[in-house]
Amino acid sequence: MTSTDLSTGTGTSAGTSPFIPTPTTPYQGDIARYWDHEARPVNLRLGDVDGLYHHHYGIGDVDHAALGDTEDSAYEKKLIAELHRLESAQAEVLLDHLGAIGRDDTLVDAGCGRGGSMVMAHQRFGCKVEGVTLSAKQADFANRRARELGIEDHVRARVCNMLSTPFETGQAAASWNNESSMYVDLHDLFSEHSRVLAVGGRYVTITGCWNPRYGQPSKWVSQINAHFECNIHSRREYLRAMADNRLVPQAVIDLTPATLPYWELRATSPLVTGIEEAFINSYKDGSFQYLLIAADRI
Ligand SMILES: C[S@@+](CC[C@H](N)C(=O)[O-])C[C@H]1O[C@@H](n2cnc3c(N)ncnc32)[C@H](O)[C@@H]1O
Ligand SMILES: CC(C)=CCC/C(C)=C/COP(=O)(O)OP(=O)(O)O
Ligand SMILES: [Mg+2]
Repeated sequence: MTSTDLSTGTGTSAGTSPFIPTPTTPYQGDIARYWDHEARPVNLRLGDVDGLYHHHYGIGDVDHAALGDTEDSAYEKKLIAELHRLESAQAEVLLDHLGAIGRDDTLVDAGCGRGGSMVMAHQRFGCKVEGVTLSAKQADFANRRARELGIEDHVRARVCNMLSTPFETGQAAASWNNESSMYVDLHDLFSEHSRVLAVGGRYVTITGCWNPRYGQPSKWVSQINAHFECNIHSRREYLRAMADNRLVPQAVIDLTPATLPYWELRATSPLVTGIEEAFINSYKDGSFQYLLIAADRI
């Protein structure tokens, strides 16, 4: 059994994942508990397709030919495979923006979830990947997958606050947040990435952010915050907090049009969770954007 009390910062992990005792807040304790108890079919059944378990959304056009006829008895299986393909395509695009990574490099995945992106990064670059998550269950899951794949000496998840990591200053060639930056203060987050990254290293985030052009967070954005107990930041906050922490954007890509097909397909699936309408409506009314930002550590 694993017991980790992140609400007090005095946790212990009887699981296999090393616990790094760093200061945590009551909020972070809530988030640790949230992810320790998460077991949604929309995540587990998609991960079961090929063993890459993601907690992020998808991008790209739906392959209707691969889906075939909705009346077909195999349609549900094909639908799950297609949603999973789009989620893995999202992670591939994030990795595309990490720059030239060598086998001897170390990458940091801040808020690594069950580790799908870490495995993909190692498989692509042959490098070491260090992940941190607040959830002991997620870290154990990610480390178990790494052992099953025989890559545990290259891919490791730890229970740790991403705002205060055990990594050495300048240790990482690149680092990222894949849909995990809406749980933290952005100045604190980018200060820590900036510390851990080598000068000339690359930081990438894919995130949902509210659009300052809309004015304030819309009711749909508030609904997404309540659903996930997170705090979605504005696009402006990202760019300002990066500028304040020696992270200079090289690419800012609006992935909103690319993620809508994923959501529209997901809304037709038996795996809906009830949050689909909020994403679709906020992307369509312009109040919310799905953004990739790649920045150089100068
Ligand atoms: C939506 S999931 C994304 C997981 C992963 N990046 C992916 O793409 O599959 C959010 C993750 O952020 C992590 N997280 C949130 N706040 C954190 C913090 N302060 N320190 C470390 N991890 C955190 C959660 O534990 C969870 O693993
Ligand atoms: C873009 C935004 C605002 C993301 C919020 C963070 C989040 C919960 C991402 C998906 O996790 P998940 O894969 O566990 O969620 P779901 O169960 O909905 O697939
Ligand atoms: Mg999901």
